[in-house]
Amino acid sequence: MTVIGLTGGIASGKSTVSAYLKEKGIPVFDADGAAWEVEKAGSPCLRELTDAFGEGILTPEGELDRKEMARRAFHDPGVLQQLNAIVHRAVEQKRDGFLAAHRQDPVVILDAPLLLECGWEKVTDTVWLVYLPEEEQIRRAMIRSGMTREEVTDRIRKQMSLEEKKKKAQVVLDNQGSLEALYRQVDRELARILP
Ligand SMILES: CC(C)(COP(=O)(O)OP(=O)(O)OC[C@H]1O[C@@H](n2cnc3c(N)ncnc32)[C@H](O)[C@@H]1O)[C@@H](O)C(=O)NCCC(=O)NCCS
Ligand SMILES: Nc1ncnc2c1ncn2[C@@H]1O[C@H](COP(=O)(O)OP(=O)(O)OP(=O)(O)O)[C@@H](O)[C@H]1O
Repeated sequence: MTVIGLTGGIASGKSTVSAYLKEKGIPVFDADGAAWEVEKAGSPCLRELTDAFGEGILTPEGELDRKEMARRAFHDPGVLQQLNAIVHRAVEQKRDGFLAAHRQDPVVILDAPLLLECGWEKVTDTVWLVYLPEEEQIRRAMIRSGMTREEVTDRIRKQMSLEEKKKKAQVVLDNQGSLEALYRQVDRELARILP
């Protein structure tokens, strides 16, 4: 099994590449999605978060108030560190379950924005980076999620820069052009692994 670590930063295009690979039948582990799942109402992980930060991080329905959690985490390094320690442990367990379940598959994808920050390259055979210059990352993130420039840059500052990630990746997929141009790069790289 070849494990491809697919990474980038906020809005660099990881999900776009993942969706394309999924269409080709390749199993994808989505770390952001797994984090959402482990944080759902009533989960052990959400209980750990309320133990750490209080009920103020919950909505009236008992869900994680993501906007409030983000506001606290991206303004206080201590909160972010604690949040990461709780959530990443649970996400890593899910990742290991995914890898075990797909042992027979020729190729699998680990789609994770913080792959390199969290040392996940250790469980991959190759790292693919979806690259965008920071200004375009900010523009696409603002369009997509309605976040303000400040909210996006607060998050980018907590991530390893894409320039730094570029140096650590084996493959750089440049996403400044069209979707077709991106897909062509993916096809080329995939053909090297699955000739
Ligand atoms: C703070 C939270 C509640 C904000 O939720 P929100 O719905 O606004 O964002 P979402 O989870 O969809 O993430 C969007 C993007 O934000 C960035 N981001 C998220 N968490 C982090 C983090 N801990 N450090 C740096 N960037 C992050 C990533 O680029 C991610 O793709 C949430 O991001 C969270 O619980 N983060 C901790 C878990 C985590 O690190 N997830 C990322 C991969 S495991
Ligand atoms: N080549 C492209 N041209 C124009 N828009 C693009 C291109 N690639 C992706 N996008 C758009 O940019 C936004 C971010 O892409 P995507 O969701 O794939 O990024 P991501 O890296 O998964 O982001 P995040 O981890 O923050 O969720 C989306 O709205 C997507 O449709």
